[in-house]
Amino acid sequence: MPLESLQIRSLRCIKNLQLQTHARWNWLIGANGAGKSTVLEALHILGTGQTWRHGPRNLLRDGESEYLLSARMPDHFLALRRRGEEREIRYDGESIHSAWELLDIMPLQSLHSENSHFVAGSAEDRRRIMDWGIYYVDAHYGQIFREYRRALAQRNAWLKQPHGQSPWDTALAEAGESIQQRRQDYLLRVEEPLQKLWAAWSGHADTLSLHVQNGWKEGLTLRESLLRDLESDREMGYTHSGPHRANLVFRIRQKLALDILSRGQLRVLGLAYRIAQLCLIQESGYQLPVILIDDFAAELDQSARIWWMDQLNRLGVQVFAAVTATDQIPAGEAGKQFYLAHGQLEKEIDR
Ligand SMILES: Nc1ncnc2c1ncn2[C@@H]1O[C@H](COP(=O)(O)OP(=O)(O)OP(=O)(O)O)[C@@H](O)[C@H]1O
Repeated sequence: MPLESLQIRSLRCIKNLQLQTHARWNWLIGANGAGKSTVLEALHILGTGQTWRHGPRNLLRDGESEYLLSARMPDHFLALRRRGEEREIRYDGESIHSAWELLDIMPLQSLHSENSHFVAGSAEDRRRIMDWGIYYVDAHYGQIFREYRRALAQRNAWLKQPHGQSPWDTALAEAGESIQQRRQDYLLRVEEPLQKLWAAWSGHADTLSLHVQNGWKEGLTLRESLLRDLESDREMGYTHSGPHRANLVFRIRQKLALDILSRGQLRVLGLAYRIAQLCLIQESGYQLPVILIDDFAAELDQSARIWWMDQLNRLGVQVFAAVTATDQIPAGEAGKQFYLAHGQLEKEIDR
């Protein structure tokens, strides 16, 4: 569901900004510090309830006491207000109590400084993006994932007890094994569109494969691993084994993609993986997410930019993409260009 407009009040450098958005391409153009990432971050907070930054969270504009974000979609209105630790989210006037609901209200996929180096980035980011994709094509995944998270939190709290067997291992192992199986099934499905995309971009039909290392010792069940690790888990105060420690690995011709591709090629491979996930969401008939791209041009040559833009055009998604100059935008597609400076809209061009 494309956004029709976005309003941001008191977020970082933005005092008050309103954008009438385009159903396809929305280019945010401006010098360093102009406020482009702040717009993307506002969308990310609206769609997930959280910031994408792992670092400082000084999101509130200096001197203000609360920030307010809202987006209009066809027939719907989503708003989020944050004051200190208090957060209020409303959808068509009704309160939203769990950020999980936002996954269905405003699906979005973000590519930002923290996660854009997907293949060469952190295992946590790869897991998060893989799980995000599974959520939209496997109707039971969200529920199992939440059960796992709950059992994990309870086991971690229980580890403070000095003796005894964990009462949470059965629930944790059942949900954990199911997550691992579903991830494997999903990656088999992603491989097909991914191989096609990669072959078309790289020009040769490399054998590309995806593997998920399960996050516990090979050859053991998760339950066996939990029993085996109990003493060290107690010492460390957290659970070592489980799908929360899994890793998604890319191989080309049986070798680790990380070892044989250049940085730019790795970035394209990560983008191709995300496009393949979108293809599966489209096949499942679920609404496609809004795509947020911080620094669209980073590490990509002109042909890779055009390839990426073509893929997103083929899917027909709504995109918000930041660039520092207009020459980084491949020519030709309909969309709006928003020129930002000091957190304000200076000019808007509709093509
Ligand atoms: N709490 C705050 N109050 C006011 N201004 C802030 C606050 N936090 C950050 N800023 C300012 O907001 C600006 C950051 O904007 P943003 O990160 O959106 O820029 P950008 O256009 O994405 O830049 P770049 O191209 O460098 O990534 C900086 O100028 C920063 O000093």
